[in-house]
Amino acid sequence: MASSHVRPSDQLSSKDREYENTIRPQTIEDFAGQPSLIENLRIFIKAANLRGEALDHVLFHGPPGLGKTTLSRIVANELGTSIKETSGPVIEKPADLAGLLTSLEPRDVLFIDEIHRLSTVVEEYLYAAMEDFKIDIMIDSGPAARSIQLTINPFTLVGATTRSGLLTAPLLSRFGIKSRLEYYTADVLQRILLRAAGVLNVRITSDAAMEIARRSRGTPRIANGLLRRMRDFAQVLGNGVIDMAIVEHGLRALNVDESGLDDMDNKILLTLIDKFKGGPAGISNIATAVSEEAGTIEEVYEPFLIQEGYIIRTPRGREATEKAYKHLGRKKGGHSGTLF
Ligand SMILES: Nc1ncnc2c1ncn2[C@@H]1O[C@H](COP(=O)(O)OP(=O)(O)OP(=O)(O)O)[C@@H](O)[C@H]1O
Ligand SMILES: [Mg+2]
Repeated sequence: MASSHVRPSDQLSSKDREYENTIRPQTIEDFAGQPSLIENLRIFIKAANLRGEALDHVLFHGPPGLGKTTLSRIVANELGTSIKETSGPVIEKPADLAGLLTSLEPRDVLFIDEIHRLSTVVEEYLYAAMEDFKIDIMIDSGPAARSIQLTINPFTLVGATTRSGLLTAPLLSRFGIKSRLEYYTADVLQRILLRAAGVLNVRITSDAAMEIARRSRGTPRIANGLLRRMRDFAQVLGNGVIDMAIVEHGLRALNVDESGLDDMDNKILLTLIDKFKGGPAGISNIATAVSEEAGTIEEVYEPFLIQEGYIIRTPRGREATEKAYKHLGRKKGGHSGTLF
């Protein structure tokens, strides 16, 4: 089901993006949750503002849809500077990066999304820029070609990634501030939904918001996506108000899992239970069975399944818990059902 599937931002349609931008919080006050991250960030930004310096380079990492892009824009906003946005795969060669770097005003933010996808040459080129605000550029061509060193304005690199495990040690070490985004509790998601409904001018009851929150896999993107669909149900089938009856009907119609797990979550659990007798199974065996990259399972899916107590990590591999069996209506030690 599309709306309950964790889609990373590079798989969103332009309409989805427009919707996200409409309800995206612009200030640190409007950003809900992630308390320790926010508390630290406030201090670092305030200190940088007081000294009139560029903020240290920041890395935001964590699963899709938890607010990395949102926070990056908030950082620039709170610094009172501009943000230039790009992404790892878009920067093909050092010259592309040089163009961006030389266009930055003092204290500006350069946001590189999917920073784990930078090519090696571009990444190495970035080191001196991050460290000393210096870059080498080539002038002239042919026999007269030579490189000169250029000083650029002090800036803040904000990198975002869902796959921090793929970052090299030299790149990681150049970020002074590394923040991991965590899944949101239902309470916080409820607040996010109520705020988004306010921005969109739709009415929603607080129990309805809570029900959507509970079934959104701890992820604001999913919660907001469901809100959008519930608005349709409310408008067509009801009187425009998203209440409990609308949500119950809508979530059933969209096939949204009772616990908010998505297709891949369920596939992983089913595989573990039916194919590997509940485990322990190695991550690469699970990955092969569900046709997904092991690293993606480890960094995008597994953290939520572990946090919610569906699987546990043992020295011998992953094991399905009682809760997973129950969720899928399977009996531990019983006959395995049909796969998928
Ligand atoms: N803490 C928050 N408070 C309110 N809304 C939030 C919060 N975090 C995220 N959102 C909303 O969730 C949506 C997705 O957030 P965002 O685009 O920042 O995720 P992301 O981590 O960058 O995802 P990806 O890894 O796929 O790029 C946006 O519409 C944003 O407004
Ligand atoms: Mg993003």
